Amino acid sequence: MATPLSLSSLFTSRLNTTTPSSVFPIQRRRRIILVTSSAGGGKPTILVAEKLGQAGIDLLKKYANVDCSYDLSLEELCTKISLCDALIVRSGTKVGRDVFESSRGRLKVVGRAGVGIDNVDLAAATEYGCLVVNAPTANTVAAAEHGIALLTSMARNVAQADASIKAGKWMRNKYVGVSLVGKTLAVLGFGKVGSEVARRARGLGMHVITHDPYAPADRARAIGVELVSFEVAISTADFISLHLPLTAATSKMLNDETFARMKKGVRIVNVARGGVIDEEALLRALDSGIVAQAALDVFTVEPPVKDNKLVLHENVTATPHLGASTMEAQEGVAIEVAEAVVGALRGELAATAVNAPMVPPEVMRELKPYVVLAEKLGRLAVQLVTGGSGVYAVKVTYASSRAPDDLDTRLLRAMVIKGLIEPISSVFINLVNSDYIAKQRGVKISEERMVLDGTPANPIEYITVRIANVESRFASALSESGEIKVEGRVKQGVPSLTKVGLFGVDVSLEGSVILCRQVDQPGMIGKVASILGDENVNVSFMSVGRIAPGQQAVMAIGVDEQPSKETLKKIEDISAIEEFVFLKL
Ligand SMILES: NC(=O)c1ccc[n+]([C@@H]2O[C@H](COP(=O)([O-])OP(=O)(O)OC[C@H]3O[C@@H](n4cnc5c(N)ncnc54)[C@H](O)[C@@H]3O)[C@@H](O)[C@H]2O)c1
Ligand SMILES: O=C(O)[C@H](O)COP(=O)(O)O
Repeated sequence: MATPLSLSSLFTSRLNTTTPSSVFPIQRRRRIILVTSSAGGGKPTILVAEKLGQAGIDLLKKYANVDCSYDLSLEELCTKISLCDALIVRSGTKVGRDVFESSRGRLKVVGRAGVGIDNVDLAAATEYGCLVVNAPTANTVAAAEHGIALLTSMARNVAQADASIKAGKWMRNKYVGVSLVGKTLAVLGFGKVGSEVARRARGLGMHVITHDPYAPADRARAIGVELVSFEVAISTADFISLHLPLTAATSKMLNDETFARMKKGVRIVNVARGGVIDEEALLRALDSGIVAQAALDVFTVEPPVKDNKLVLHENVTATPHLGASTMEAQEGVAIEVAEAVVGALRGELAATAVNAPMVPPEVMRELKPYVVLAEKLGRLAVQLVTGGSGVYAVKVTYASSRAPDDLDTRLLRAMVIKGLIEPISSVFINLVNSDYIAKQRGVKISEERMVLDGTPANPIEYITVRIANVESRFASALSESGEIKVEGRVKQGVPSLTKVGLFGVDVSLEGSVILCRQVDQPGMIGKVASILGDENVNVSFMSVGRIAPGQQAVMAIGVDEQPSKETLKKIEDISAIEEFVFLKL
């Protein structure tokens, strides 16, 4: 497997700022989010708030200080979280907005050791730039097996008969069950667990139908399952098994109305999420006999309140959210989530990220210098805006000879946004929250692909960043249509500035840049170089771009250190220099 490329700048870098924050419209100042690799620069701290398989803990301990503290109250969690870089939970811990707020920006990743992320406030995580990763595959078989266990034990009254015999009774007539063979099972949600349940139920001789608007028909056909509408599924099934995520669309999907449309005597299995069923409606349906039996592993409130009528109902088989609880699944999810969390803390993008785009390592490796270029162009462009102008519209153009669908620009867009917004605010921007922050600030980012002729040796030839409808501190940075325009390329692996407004320049984007507009005349480079040399400021690059000999020219000077104010003033005071700006990268 290829080693994932570290993109720690996406998660960690912050530079000092010089541009006034009034550049952006509507500044709702957010709390400063400090993002450091760990407090004090040592090992990061990972809070494991629910029992996690030992293999996962061992893996975490190789990289971090691991604090295993279970059964924390919300208050205790909020107190601890400000000292933690990562948090790992199962389904029993609510990770709400208050947790992200209390972390004061230190929390960089939440790992969910399982599939369902309905206990994590994803919107708040994204807003706070916190990556959320889960372990989506390791407990699939366990959940499917538990679904089948509930289906078969419900049909044969195993739990009720067991309780009865333990109570000293011998009730053979009471616990006559129903057979599964030839019966119709409707699987609602044909994802990982649903399809494994379907496959097993086929093996039991059941006729399996499924409803899932997003599932491909050929996948269903391949295991002998028919994809049907929701209506057909619920009205023709003898058994219904739920395998949906809990979302706004699936919440209380089974309710009084839908129970009324089911076959009388239907049997329901739920190993998905309690909230998919209106539990009071289920109770009514059980009491009226519409639903003959239910087998429930999950509940709207977990654990359910004492004396919960559903749990105590004689036709209900209940288990305490055990779907993922096998030795094998718990070791599996522990390793899956530990690897994702450690990777994210190292600045890698996790393949199981829930609130960030997944970019394969080979794409990241190829885009790495362009990622740096994109951020620096954003950073340069925004520093060219006159304080007080509002930045509302930014256009990013990627010129490439690759086919339009052969270039993933999400990473680049995120970095342009990072470059644009971080220098003028206290907000930390990463791949997780970049689009959210841009939108929140009223900055519309549009992207354009320019397809060039030729062989695509490089993924991108050049990137242009334009800011429309603003005034510039450096008028020469304006294009013909009045936008601030900067353009850059990657030259021999080094991000370089190649155009400012209409002027072609050539300066590597390292350190800082001085831009001067001057009347083109001999000796200018020497004059500026000697002023900088007098102060021991190392010049890394100098380049002059002009429209025509003897006319105006733009000189771009790359410097390693920031010159003193006096030195900058001396350059500005050279009589041929008409405009001057110092930009930090
Ligand atoms: N009880 C447990 O311990 C346990 C264990 C694992 C998973 N789960 C739960 O099981 C559920 C399924 O997990 P999974 O890993 O199969 O997830 P998955 O994402 O692989 O599958 C979910 C499927 O539901 C479908 N779906 C979404 N909205 C739908 C709708 N409105 N109607 C019909 N189908 C819809 C999706 O298209 C997807 O195919 C989740 O809720 C998960 O949290 C519970
Ligand atoms: O969504 C899941 O992965 C399951 O519901 C398992 O939850 P658990 O980790 O709390 O057992």
